[in-house]
Amino acid sequence: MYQVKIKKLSGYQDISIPQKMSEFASGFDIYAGVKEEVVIRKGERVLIPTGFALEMPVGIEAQIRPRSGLALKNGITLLNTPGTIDSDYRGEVKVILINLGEEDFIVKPGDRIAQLVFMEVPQVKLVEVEDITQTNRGSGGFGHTGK
Ligand SMILES: O=c1ccn([C@H]2C[C@H](O)[C@@H](COP(=O)(O)OP(=O)(O)OP(=O)(O)O)O2)c(=O)[nH]1
Ligand SMILES: [Mg+2]
Repeated sequence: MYQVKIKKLSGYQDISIPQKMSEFASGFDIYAGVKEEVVIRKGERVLIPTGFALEMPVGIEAQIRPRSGLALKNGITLLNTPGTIDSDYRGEVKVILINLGEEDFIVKPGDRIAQLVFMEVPQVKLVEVEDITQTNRGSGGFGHTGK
């Protein structure tokens, strides 16, 4: 069990910190920190504040992922899914929503718009070399094995 610190930012006392909706949910649902309704017109993208900042242990990142219900019912997803929250980021977590649906979508204060999933990230050192080993696949990719 990792401990992640979360700070509610000033001016957002009405907005809940992210919450798990079931005991073993992967994600903590993120509440929109908008002060009033925001309309996302079809095809538009909008940066939504959340009202919190995180302090994660080194080796942990947070991902922001879409909610499938909003995706299926409204065509609402994250433009940069999964959004990456770096372990050393101390700013407000924000969510880039995009409306891929047919109709305008309204975000109301406190709506659950996305979910926060914490992941272990191995600490890696890149070692630059002249040669890398051969494999059967080689440079085949991007569907080279067929459908
Ligand atoms: O959906 C997102 C994605 C990123 N961030 C914040 C946290 C993250 O640590 C920082 C940088 O994100 P990223 O590395 O994806 O963006 P960048 O374009 O590479 O920005 P930077 O040059 O600041 O790293 O922005 C968010 O709040 N929400
Ligand atoms: Mg970056």
